Amino acid sequence: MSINIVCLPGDGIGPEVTESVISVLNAVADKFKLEINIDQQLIGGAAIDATGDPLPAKTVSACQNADAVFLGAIGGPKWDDPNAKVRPEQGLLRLRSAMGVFSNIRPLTVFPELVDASPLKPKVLEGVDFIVVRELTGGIYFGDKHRGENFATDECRYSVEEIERITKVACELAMQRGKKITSVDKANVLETSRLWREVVTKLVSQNYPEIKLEHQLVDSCAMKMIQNPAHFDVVLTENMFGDILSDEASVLAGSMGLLASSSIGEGSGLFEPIHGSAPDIAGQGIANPYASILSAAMMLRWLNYLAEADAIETAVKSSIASGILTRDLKSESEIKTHQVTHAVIQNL
Ligand SMILES: NC(=O)C1=CN([C@@H]2O[C@H](COP(=O)(O)OP(=O)(O)OC[C@H]3O[C@@H](n4cnc5c(N)ncnc54)[C@H](O)[C@@H]3O)[C@@H](O)[C@H]2O)C=CC1
Ligand SMILES: CC(C)CC(=O)C(=O)O
Ligand SMILES: [Mg+2]
Repeated sequence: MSINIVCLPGDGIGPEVTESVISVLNAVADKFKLEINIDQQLIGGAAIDATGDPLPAKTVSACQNADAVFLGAIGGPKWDDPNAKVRPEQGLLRLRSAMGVFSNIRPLTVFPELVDASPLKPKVLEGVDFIVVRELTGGIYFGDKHRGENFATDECRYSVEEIERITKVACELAMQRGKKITSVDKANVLETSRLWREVVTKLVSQNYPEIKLEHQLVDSCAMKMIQNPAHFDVVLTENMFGDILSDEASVLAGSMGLLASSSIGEGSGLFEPIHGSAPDIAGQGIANPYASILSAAMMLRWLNYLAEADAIETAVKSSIASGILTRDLKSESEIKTHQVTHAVIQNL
């Protein structure tokens, strides 16, 4: 049995957390007698520096021919000139579009040992377990952009079909969980949100009558996610709202360095931590690799390597329980990225 993975390390802490994932995958391959082939390709700022293009054609074709793709993170101050013709972020957006990965699943788990890592009271964190289902290839990130002399515009567009297919993903997940969906929009202001609400309501009532559906405006949802996060089960939302709400949700878990994600389309899977390239800590060897390692577990589960995925998740839990924590989770910690990697491999 062999699995062909394309790894895209990217920028900042991207290569640091990707190195960790590669070591864990190699250890899983040894333990389970699998062949995991890893092909590293360029994306983001690293690709701009090497080729002038944040997503070279070679990377796209490697990703399209792989069984799955793992991405570290892209971006950083080096490529942040507002007048630059190309930006690392364009590479990631183009990749998501080229792979057709329209559904971004971001689970939020609070590890009991990490309750103190969150600034919220332990009582607020009791029973918190939800999933953000974020539409990933539409909305304002992909609309036409225009810069005039004294103004700028970003178009936000959603089609019925785009809303329907992400709603189905949320419904299927909700049916395996608490059968509850909170659909998040800004229907009091945005036309795209009014369409979103209409399509979600119709699809759920016609096809999933067992699901309890509620609608919540994004601004008050941001508040409720901190005030009463245990309220949520499946949070269904559009691209930009999901991006923002999931970073907010990471505060419940204790760090951005804990939240994994999968981005799935028709037969394509891209797996990435939710965090960015963290330029403020890049190069110091202190990035938290758990989000990436857990994203690799999501990748193996999606590829139907269930025992292997379980083994990684159990190893992460054991490592966290034994206090192997980088300083984002424990302020005076001297634990480095490679020590976390080593602990996970030992616990496999
Ligand atoms: N998927 C991707 O590649 C993404 C890329 N970005 C890019 O990343 C760059 C930096 O963006 P920011 O807004 O600073 O967001 P960020 O997610 O990179 O960092 C936010 C904060 O969380 C911390 N953090 C993030 N991941 C961590 C980890 N694994 N371990 C420990 N601490 C961690 C950082 O040190 C920073 O203080 C930008 O260029 C942005 O465009 C941002 C989000 C996603
Ligand atoms: C860097 C952006 C393209 C997206 C982002 O922040 C994310 O997907 O979490
Ligand atoms: Mg983000």
